[in-house]
Amino acid sequence: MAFRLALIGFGGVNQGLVELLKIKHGKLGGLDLSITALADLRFGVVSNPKGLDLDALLETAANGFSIDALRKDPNTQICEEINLNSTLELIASDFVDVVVEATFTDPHTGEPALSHCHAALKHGKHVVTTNKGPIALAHSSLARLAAEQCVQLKYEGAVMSGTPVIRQIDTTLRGCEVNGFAGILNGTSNFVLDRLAQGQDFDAAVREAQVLGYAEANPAADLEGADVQLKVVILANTLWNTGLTRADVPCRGISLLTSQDIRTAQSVGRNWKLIGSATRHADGSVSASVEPRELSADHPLHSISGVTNAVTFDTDVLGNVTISGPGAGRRETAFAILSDLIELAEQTGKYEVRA
Ligand SMILES: NC(=O)C1=CN([C@@H]2O[C@H](COP(=O)(O)OP(=O)(O)OC[C@H]3O[C@@H](n4cnc5c(N)ncnc54)[C@H](OP(=O)(O)O)[C@@H]3O)[C@@H](O)[C@H]2O)C=CC1
Ligand SMILES: N[C@@H](CCO)C(=O)O
Repeated sequence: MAFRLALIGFGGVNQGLVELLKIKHGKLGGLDLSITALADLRFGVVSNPKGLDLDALLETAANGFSIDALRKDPNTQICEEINLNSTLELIASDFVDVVVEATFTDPHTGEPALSHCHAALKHGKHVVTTNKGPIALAHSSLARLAAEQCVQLKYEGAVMSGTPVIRQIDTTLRGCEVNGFAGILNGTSNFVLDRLAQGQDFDAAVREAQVLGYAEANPAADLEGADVQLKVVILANTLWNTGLTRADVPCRGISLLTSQDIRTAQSVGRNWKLIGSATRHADGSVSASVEPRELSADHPLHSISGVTNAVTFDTDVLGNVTISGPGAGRRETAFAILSDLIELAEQTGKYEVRA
């Protein structure tokens, strides 16, 4: 089974994917992944139906997005002008099977990612995305379009990076009723809270999270809770399909917490955490929130530290089930894309990929 990928956005996550493809080359059973198209604001629209060279792609990123390395292959087409139309044209190309959308998340409109995903599905391309905007704001219409076009829409990386959560809902947790969840769903804010507890300055901690590739393009989304709000909407709608929207999720972030608040809590064995949660009530309605909570030492999320995230599902059969792992990171998030591609290959190729 071969997939020809179009990478839309070539920031940390999609660069992480190229690195992973190099490492995993030949280790994915019968799955052959090539990158035939690439679009990024920093260098334009690039294509090669025979497949772009992975080393040249990484060299491009390493050299400040100078495209000299890509020019070496005469089969590579490069257009340095990029706009929505040229990107949509690239997405529609007949040498693209799967569109991997990893531009920035816009929590208000979901754009331009929403247009990229919509166009891809409309042209019969599968979509794999880590972008929370389109999934939180328009999952049901995108999923309907995917079903009409007989293609798949996958978004494992949109919640808790490479840590498997979305797929658990669809697979291993099937048969359980999930009545609610509470989670630490943002790596940057959890990382910053830890740094504050260690006495570091707030702005320095945010800068460190940016350098490490955890933060959103606008880190206010991490710190003021909008990123968690989107993830709560995505998880709740994946679980219950009740059409929860951002407006239904009251949201407060961590920016008003002081180092003093954090140290006072610690002195009595408690920790402040930014918690996203949702509960389904007996009448089918869902209530949800994002807020800092002071957790006692016996709480399952009390000791989740740094960029690690965790979510506890409240289930009818198993009681509490907690999943924990990386909540952000370039390669960690790229792994979610890889795992979506492997599942896609299994579903569409009707054979098992031994990865
Ligand atoms: N990093 C992480 O740990 C995680 C990230 N995500 C999500 O994955 C996505 C990608 O994250 P990440 O790689 O870290 O983000 P980056 O900001 O590193 O990369 C995004 C890239 O997309 C480019 N871009 C922006 N607009 C367009 C456009 N219209 N067309 C083409 N390219 C565009 C940006 O260019 P420019 O810089 O010039 O704007 C940038 O190079 C985001 O939506 C993020 O929320 C999800 C889980 C974890
Ligand atoms: N900025 C996000 C990336 C993962 O969605 C975080 O820090 O959790």
